[in-house]
Amino acid sequence: MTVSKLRIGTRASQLALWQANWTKSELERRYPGVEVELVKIKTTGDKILDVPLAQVGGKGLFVKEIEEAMLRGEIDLAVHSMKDVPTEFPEGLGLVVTTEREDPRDAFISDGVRFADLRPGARIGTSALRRQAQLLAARPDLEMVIIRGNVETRIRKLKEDNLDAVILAAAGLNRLGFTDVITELLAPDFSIPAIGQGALGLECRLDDRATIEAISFLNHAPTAWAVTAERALLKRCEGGCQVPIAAHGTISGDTLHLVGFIAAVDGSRSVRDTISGPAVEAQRLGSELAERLLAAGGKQILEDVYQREIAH
Ligand SMILES: NCc1[nH]cc(CCC(=O)O)c1CC(=O)O
Repeated sequence: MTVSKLRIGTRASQLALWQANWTKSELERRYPGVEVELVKIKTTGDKILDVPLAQVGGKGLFVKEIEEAMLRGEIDLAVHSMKDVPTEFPEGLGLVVTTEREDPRDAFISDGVRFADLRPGARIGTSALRRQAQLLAARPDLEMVIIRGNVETRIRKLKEDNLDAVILAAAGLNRLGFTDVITELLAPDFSIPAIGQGALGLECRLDDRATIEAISFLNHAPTAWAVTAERALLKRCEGGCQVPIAAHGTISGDTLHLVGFIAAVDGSRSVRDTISGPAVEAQRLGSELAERLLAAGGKQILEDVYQREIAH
């Protein structure tokens, strides 16, 4: 291993800093003599806080500025939440590591009421069209309220915005020590997680052999296969980080099981299917499941959401 220093690019949110510091600690433990430094970078997604992300548009809202710093040689690797990483990378950059997944489930936070016992017309805070679509499919009477901001801000909005519940990723809550505010963990087959939810992605320059060699030990192959299949499905559906598409892969032995879901934002129409096969064929399995979902009505649903055609 020939690096003497590694500069990690990260957003400055509490969760992003926790994830970057975890990576720093793992690298320092593995390479005691190497200097590891965090470089905080503000992204578009961090600057625009008063607008639902689906209205901001564009891709890479939480990664673009970090990738630009990497291309300028100012950082050596970036630590991202995989769910925030677009399916395509700028020329010369790529995903080298997918870390072992934290709990991928969505967490339901209320004053003690469970989802099944919510009052008619209950007000639910979430920042994800995916969560909104799945909950409305089950309970069309719910009032979905878009909430933005970091993890702590969104927990606070339960009281501040007089909501009956808020939905966040368990992974972010667990990492930041907020596990005890969780009322209920939603079953992954009821609220299918976001593509890549719970996994971290380490991105670097593809010609930087020394950095690639230094960080590869952090890759967790089963999570990498699952996330590869999920992202292949998202790519074929031409989705970004704010679309009503969900997919979740699990590995048992050498077999990958993938569930995929496409829905109208109000949950009124949806298609869901599963596929299983060799984990090493993750990319093909994800693309194949996407084709099945699109053919089963998903193409029309997404064209209505995108207001444009999806390629055949
Ligand atoms: N941009 C939101 C975001 N990106 C990653 C996580 C959670 C951590 C993870 O999925 O690894 C969250 C918070 C949430 O969805 O509640």
